[in-house]
Amino acid sequence: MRVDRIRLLNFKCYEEAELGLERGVTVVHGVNGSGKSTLLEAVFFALYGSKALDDRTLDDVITTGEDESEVELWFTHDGREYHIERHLKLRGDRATTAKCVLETPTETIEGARDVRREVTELLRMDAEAFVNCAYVRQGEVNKLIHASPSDRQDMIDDLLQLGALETYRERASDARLGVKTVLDGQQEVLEDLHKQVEHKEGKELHERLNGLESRQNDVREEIDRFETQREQARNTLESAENVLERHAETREEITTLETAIEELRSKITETERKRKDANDEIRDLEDRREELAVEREELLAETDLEAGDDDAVETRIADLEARDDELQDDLNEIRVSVTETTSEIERCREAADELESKAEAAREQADDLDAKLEADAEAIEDREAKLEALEAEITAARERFDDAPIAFGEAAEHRDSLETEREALTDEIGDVTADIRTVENAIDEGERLLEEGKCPECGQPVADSPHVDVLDDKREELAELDDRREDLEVKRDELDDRLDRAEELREAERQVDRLEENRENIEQLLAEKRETLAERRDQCEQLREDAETYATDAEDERATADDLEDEVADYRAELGAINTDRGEIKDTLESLRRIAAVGDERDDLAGEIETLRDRRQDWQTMNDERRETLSNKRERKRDLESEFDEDRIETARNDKQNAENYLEQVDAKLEDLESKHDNLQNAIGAAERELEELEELRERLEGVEKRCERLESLYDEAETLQATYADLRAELRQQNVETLERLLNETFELVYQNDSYAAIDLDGEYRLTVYQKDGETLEPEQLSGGERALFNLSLRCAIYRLLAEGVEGTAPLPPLILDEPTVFLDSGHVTQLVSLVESMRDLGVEQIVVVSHDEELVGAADSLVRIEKDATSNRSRLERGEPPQAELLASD
Ligand SMILES: Nc1ncnc2c1ncn2[C@@H]1O[C@H](COP(=O)(O)OP(=O)(O)OP(=O)(O)O)[C@@H](O)[C@H]1O
Ligand SMILES: [Zn+2]
Repeated sequence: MRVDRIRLLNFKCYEEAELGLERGVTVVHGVNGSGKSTLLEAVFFALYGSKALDDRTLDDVITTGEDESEVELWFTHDGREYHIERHLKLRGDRATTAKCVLETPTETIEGARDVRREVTELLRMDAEAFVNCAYVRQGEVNKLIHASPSDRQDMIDDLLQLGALETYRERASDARLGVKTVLDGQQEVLEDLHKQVEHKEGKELHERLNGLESRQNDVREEIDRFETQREQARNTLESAENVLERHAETREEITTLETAIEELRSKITETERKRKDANDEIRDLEDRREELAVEREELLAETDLEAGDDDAVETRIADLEARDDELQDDLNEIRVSVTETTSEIERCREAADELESKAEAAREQADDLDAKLEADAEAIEDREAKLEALEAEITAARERFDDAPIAFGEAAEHRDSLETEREALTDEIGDVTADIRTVENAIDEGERLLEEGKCPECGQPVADSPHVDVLDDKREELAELDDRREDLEVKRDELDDRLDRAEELREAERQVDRLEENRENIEQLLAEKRETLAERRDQCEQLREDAETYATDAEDERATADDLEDEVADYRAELGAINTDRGEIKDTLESLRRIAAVGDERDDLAGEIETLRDRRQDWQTMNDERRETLSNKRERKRDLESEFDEDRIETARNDKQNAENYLEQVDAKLEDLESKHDNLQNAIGAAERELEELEELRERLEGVEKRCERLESLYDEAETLQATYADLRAELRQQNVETLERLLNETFELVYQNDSYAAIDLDGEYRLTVYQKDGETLEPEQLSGGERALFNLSLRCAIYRLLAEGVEGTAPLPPLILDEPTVFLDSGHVTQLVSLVESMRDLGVEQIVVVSHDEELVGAADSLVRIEKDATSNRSRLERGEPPQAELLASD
């Protein structure tokens, strides 16, 4: 087997690292704490998982601060390739295996336990065997030598898988002891059973049973004898009791008969009395019947019936009742008519009342209208007077135009033209006044200038006054203007007068308009009033006519009511007549019904009399029968009395007493015998049971004897097996020891060829003895530290080879892994170690991995791996080195 490649992720001091390993010797070097041991541990862990961690736990291998870790290992074994992958996960503060897979060329195995089992099988080593031979951990170089012989024996036995044989031998021993315990128990049981059987056999059970049975037969016979006698006594008692019973019964019957006789006699007397009473009653009833016959004759005489028989009476009653019914119907009819007519009368009178009140109302309404008509006529007169006055006013207003310059209706236009004229005139006066003022100013200026001697017109000094006449012209012009204004002002005053007049006329026109409108209104109102008046007159007339009609109608209604009143009187007379007739019929019916009732009663009485006679006859018969019975019972009584016999009774009494006494005694005796019999029966039962028990005991005894035999043979087998395992182990160990001794001497010779040691002896208890060349012997502990280390390595290598070559034939050897094996070695011994390593390679160990600083070892390596630790990240790094060279070693 050899490791091809390993990959780590967050494994202890490695963050991410991958390393391929070659065949041959690989030396791993680096400073302390750089992670060399960790790399070897990783290989071990990849193969065996938690079993590779001793007392540490999974979380120790996960890099501090990380929560997952991965290890992958690729290896070749027996020409086939394998791959193991393990993932660890931190959950809380505990790590678990999240993934564990082993891929083999044929299958994929999952789960830590199955993977480990498969690896153990492949390498033929479990984890413990692996660290005891293939992987020599730091500081464990001397492990095997330092162990006590028995520990060493265990260790090596386990390595050689002889430990299992010891376990089997112990198991066989346990089994043997177990069988022994059971066997001892069974033998005790067997002894006990023997004792029980002997004890029971000593009791002579069969003889006892026979004696008991013959005694029981004797008792049985005696019981039979007493039972026969008891039966006889019982018979005697029975017949005596029968006689006494019969006697008692007879007496009882006589008493019963006496009572019956007495009863019969009193019943006969009673019935006779009843017969007499009935006879009296019949007589009374006949008297009553006679009285009723007389009454009927008298009543019949009062009627006009010729034949006085019941049928004629019934027929007459029926006729009269029919007649009465007819009358009743008539009566009802008339009553209905009376009611109807009476209500008709009432209706007529109410109608008359209503009509009269309507007439009254119409008249009152007409009177009211008359009053209104008068008022209307007055109002019309007033209006007519008003109209006349208005007419006069209008005429007066119009007359004012007679001497006017204009016609009626032109006043407004006229006034407007006058106003226009006046405005023009006023403007003209304004113009003239302005001219006058201008001229006056010019005159004043001229006079002032003139006084100063200047031209009044141009202001130039005037010496020779060429301009004076201009002033005069101005004065003339002013006078003309004044005149003109005066004229204009007169005209304006005139115009003002004419305007006033025009205004007056305009006012007259307006007045006429208003008055005429007023007149029109009044005329219209007047027309309306007149129309209303005419209407009211018609209405009034109509109302008076209506009143007349209502009054006439009312009178008619009253006349009708009076007529009906007469009719009702007639009806009432008729009613009286009918009631009288019905009264007579009622009386007649009453006496007729009495006649019928009397007839019925007489018939009833006849029936009653008949019944009584029959009953008397029945009683007669009954009493005859009773007398017959009575005489029978008397005879029977006499017979019974004659049967009575005192001697017989006395004998019976004595017999009974004797029998009872005997029975009492015999029962006690029999009881006694029965209990004796039962006791004997019980004793017999007990004896029989004991016999059965004896039989059972014998059967059990036989069974236990057989079991003991089987157990004994089992015990022998276990003993043999135990011995066999012990022999087998001794034999195998002897074989192994011989091989081991040979291999050990071979390797030892390789290492100590030139030294003073000759050979090593390994005995059956794995005791080691070293022979010096001079024949002296040494304990391994007596060797120097370095020698011990080499010696131990030799021993391990020997075991390693033995295991690999094995009992089952050669298997590919796993890599030999040595962690710091040179610690105790000086350079000479290192040389020996180198030759040991090389010899191992020659022996066919494909791969050897050594952690060491030693130059010589490094020099012997086929390849180098250098490990460095990054000072800042504190993570380890792997580096492949070239085959050893001086420079590399110098730098180490
Ligand atoms: N779980 C972990 N996480 C991180 N670092 C760890 C963990 N466990 C151990 N280490 C560190 O790994 C480093 C490597 O230790 P290792 O024993 O492999 O070193 P070495 O090279 O064999 O040293 P020496 O030459 O002294 O034997 C140590 O410094 C240790 O502190
Ligand atoms: Zn002038």
